[in-house]
Amino acid sequence: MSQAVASMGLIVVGAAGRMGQSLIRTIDEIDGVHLAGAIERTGSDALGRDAGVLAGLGPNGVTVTDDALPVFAQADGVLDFTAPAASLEFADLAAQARIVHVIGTTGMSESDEPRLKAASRHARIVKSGNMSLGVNLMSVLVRDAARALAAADWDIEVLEMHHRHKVDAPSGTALLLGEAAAEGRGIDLATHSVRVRDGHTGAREEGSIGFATLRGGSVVGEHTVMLATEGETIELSHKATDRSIFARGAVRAALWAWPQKPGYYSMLDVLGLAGRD
Ligand SMILES: NC(=O)C1=CN([C@@H]2O[C@H](COP(=O)(O)OP(=O)(O)OC[C@H]3O[C@@H](n4cnc5c(N)ncnc54)[C@H](OP(=O)(O)O)[C@@H]3O)[C@@H](O)[C@H]2O)C=CC1
Ligand SMILES: O=C(O)C1=N[C@H](C(=O)O)C[C@H](O)C1
Repeated sequence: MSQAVASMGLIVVGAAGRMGQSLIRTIDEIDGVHLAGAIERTGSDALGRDAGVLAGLGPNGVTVTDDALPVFAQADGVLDFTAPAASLEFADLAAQARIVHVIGTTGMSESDEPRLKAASRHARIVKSGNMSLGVNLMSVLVRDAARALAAADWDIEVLEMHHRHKVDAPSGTALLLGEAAAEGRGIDLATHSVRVRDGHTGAREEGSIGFATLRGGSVVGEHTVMLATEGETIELSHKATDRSIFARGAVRAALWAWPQKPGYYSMLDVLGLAGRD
């Protein structure tokens, strides 16, 4: 006798955005999930539109709304690629509704962490600066390379390029990769990073981790970590050519988190890459 398998109802917040539309299309393609709501900010032109049509699919009967509370109360999870202030509010709502909250929003600050941690006492939060399998695997490789190469001899630099619309820098992924390098080195990234260079900077500070940012055109996301010493350089690179890699990662994170206890998780937990030494 066949048994019905429950489908996870997912809300997309920021439904009209680049990632929001990709998420709506991805939910439509994946078995075991369905679109339970589509939220946009008050004043958005997308309010009242059919979410499927907005994302380039046929009509799906889900109307974009700015009234999040009743939608959260009826769903199992929320996929959130919006803006820092919005993600904090959605975390509070996800905690209230005791659902899964997948946060891809970047540009959040250290001072936002206590509020997210508090929300994760009731919500199952998965947060990552990059939801792709490739970048998360690369972060493990970066950590291991940084661990293997002595700080005094090998300099670490993180280079990223994104489309012209991106509003935060360095990218969430660049910071995630910088954190992985710092972990490998056994140092604190905040006190060892050089995020901008301009003018007469003096020679490179030994043991620091440098960041460089490029913006232009429609580049989805490109990241390179360079480990450079006298006479040789190692480069670890990832190129995203389609936003669906992030959307598929987000849905995978939601399905993984659904049966978990409330808590604060990362994509490394989802992919089984956490704590691999
Ligand atoms: N972790 C990952 O793997 C990835 C993370 N990102 C991150 O996701 C975020 C979004 O990126 P992207 O889709 O390109 O950006 P967009 O600007 O295209 O989309 C963001 C959407 O969120 C909406 N929004 C803002 N505030 C609210 C609110 N309070 N309630 C509901 N909706 C709101 C915006 O509306 P409006 O434009 O009207 O303000 C917009 O439609 C960025 O932080 C980006 O860095 C992106 C790709 C992958
Ligand atoms: O804004 C984007 O587009 C992206 N943002 C994320 C980041 O800040 O790293 C992930 C991806 O690179 C695309």
